[in-house]
Amino acid sequence: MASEQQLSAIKGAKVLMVGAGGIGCELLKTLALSGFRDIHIIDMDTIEVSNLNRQFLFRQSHVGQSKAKVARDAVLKFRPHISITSYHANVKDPEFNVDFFKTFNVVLNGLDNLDARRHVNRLCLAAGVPLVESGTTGFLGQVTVHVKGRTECYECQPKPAPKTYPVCTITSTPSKFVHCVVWAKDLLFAKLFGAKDQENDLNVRSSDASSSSEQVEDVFERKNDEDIEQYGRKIFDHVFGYNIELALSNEDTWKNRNRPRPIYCKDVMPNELIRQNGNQAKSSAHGDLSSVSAMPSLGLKNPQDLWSLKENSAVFLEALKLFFSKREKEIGNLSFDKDDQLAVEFVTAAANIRASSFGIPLHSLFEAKGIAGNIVHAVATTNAIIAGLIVIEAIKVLQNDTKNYRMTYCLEHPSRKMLLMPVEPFEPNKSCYVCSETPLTLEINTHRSKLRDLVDKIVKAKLGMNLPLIMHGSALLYEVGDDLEEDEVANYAANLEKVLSDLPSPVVGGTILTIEDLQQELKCSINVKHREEFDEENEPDGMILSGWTQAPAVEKNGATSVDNGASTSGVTEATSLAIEEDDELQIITTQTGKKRKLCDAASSDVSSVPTKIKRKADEVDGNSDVVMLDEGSSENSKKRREP
Ligand SMILES: Nc1ncnc2c1ncn2[C@@H]1O[C@H](COP(=O)(O)OP(=O)(O)OP(=O)(O)O)[C@@H](O)[C@H]1O
Ligand SMILES: [Zn+2]
Repeated sequence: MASEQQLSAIKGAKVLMVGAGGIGCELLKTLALSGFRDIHIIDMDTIEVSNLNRQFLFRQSHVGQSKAKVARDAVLKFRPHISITSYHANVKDPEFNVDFFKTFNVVLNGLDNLDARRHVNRLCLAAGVPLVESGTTGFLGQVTVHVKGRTECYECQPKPAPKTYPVCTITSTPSKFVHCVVWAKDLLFAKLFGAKDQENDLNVRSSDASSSSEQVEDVFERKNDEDIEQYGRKIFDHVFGYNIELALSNEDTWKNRNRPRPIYCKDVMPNELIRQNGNQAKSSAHGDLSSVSAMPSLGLKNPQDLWSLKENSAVFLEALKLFFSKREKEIGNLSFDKDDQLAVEFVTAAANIRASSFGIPLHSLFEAKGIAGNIVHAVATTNAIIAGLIVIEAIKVLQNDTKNYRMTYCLEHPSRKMLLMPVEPFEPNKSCYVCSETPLTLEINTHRSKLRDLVDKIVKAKLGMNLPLIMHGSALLYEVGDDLEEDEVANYAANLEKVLSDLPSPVVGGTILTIEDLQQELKCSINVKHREEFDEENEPDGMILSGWTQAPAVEKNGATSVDNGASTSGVTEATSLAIEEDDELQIITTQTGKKRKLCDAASSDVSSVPTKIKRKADEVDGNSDVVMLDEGSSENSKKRREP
């Protein structure tokens, strides 16, 4: 039960919620039931059938409608007298600027991607509004509090980079099923159905690269009158047969590896069988293109079944045929989508055929879909727990109860009977380029890299800027915005194509660039260092940004890595919860390897923390093997160790 003071803070608060998905639905319901009266929700999405199992404000009849609006209407049904304002929009839209953010007492995130989270973090910093951030991945979840100047901001710790694989492992020497899935999805699917002009290292590398690349062009381009079935078999033979033969000719590659086996269509699927399958394929589409599927016509029903090589080959050919016959208009614009049944079937089949060639165990469509779509199945209970914790932190923030702010981690397995781990927040990181003004360093070949490379690979991809402006001293090198004159637009477009040292105000070693985002009101400086060479394999961008570096994904036996899940409701911190056996818990930040201090019941008042956590926090007190303390620090709010 909330106290009088809490109730008055709740009643007077104007709250912005971003995201009305898994966490957002729970959060809106909990906010309304806790007495909040003025809630604004932004969500850019519409409701999908797959949301209904856990987003309880939505029903079958709402599919296709705005999440923000339907969530509002559903809650108003049981709390008709409160004010809920919905925006069916992207939080990055210019209308949601710093002035808009300033009108709120607290912002609560229920997002599922890094990009939007970083954007909201910056607007909250610029507007001086506290942010309660959250994320869940399966059974894991966390809630963190970010108050400018008092606690670290969302970006004080670099986020772990999504798992990537060396190019040659994917193109030439796969050893795990995931390598085959990445190949099928990012190379083969993209080559056949994605943008035509993309460069794509699809061929298995060979010493004979020049002759093979010529052939690639011919093979993948379907001629106007070419029979789809023949085309499919040609692609099959090329990627699973010819390319493997080519790779085998490079003896050095296979000295210490198992040699792959070339697979040709005729060996797995006699011609009659292909024709037979082709004839059966008619009934697989029912008007709705997203339901086009190769499986029914091949008699394959259960997505959890393991298909034989022959079945995979049949699915491969059938799916390819269906793309070209039923979804021809989309070809050239498709990118892999885990909710696109035909795409999942194609990728599963292609990955399995490749796996078979390399002696890697095959997987079911269900498993392949999980790997390809980076899916960790959402758990409704975790979302509900996290939503409750967000509200608890929001109330503390509204009361300015700084000493009781907690970051709380929800674990999969109790550790010493604790499932919820409250942790004291850090102070801001003095070298964070977002909330302090620490300059970054960029190593780049200033005679080879163009301004476009800098904008795409650094300013947008790494710094997450939305409307960037780049200055060298007082010279403006690049800017975007609706209010630019035509000649300015042309001038900046020309600059993009110039190498850095040829710009009107040359960017060379020693140059200090100022990069600013006017919407996010974020400004940072970059010290440029010229470097001649970069390692293609390990430094594929051809430039290195430091001062702010992506933390490596933590891999540890038995450890649960809680990453930033760009495509799930991803837990939001660069933190891994390393749980060893059942009685030792460490919360380790991946950048510094630094351990966070679990909430110490003796040194802080946990009265506003739910009884469950309080009891468990009490149990922690005195268990030195559980509490991993920061060395030499006994204050409430822990200071970050300087790197
Ligand atoms: N830039 C953004 N602006 C507004 N809303 C956003 C933005 N980015 C993400 N969201 C919203 O955040 C919500 C996140 O919810 P959730 O993680 O449950 O994902 P979902 O899309 O509902 O489900 P799933 O991804 O599992 O299919 C989504 O409703 C999504 O529309
Ligand atoms: Zn910061």
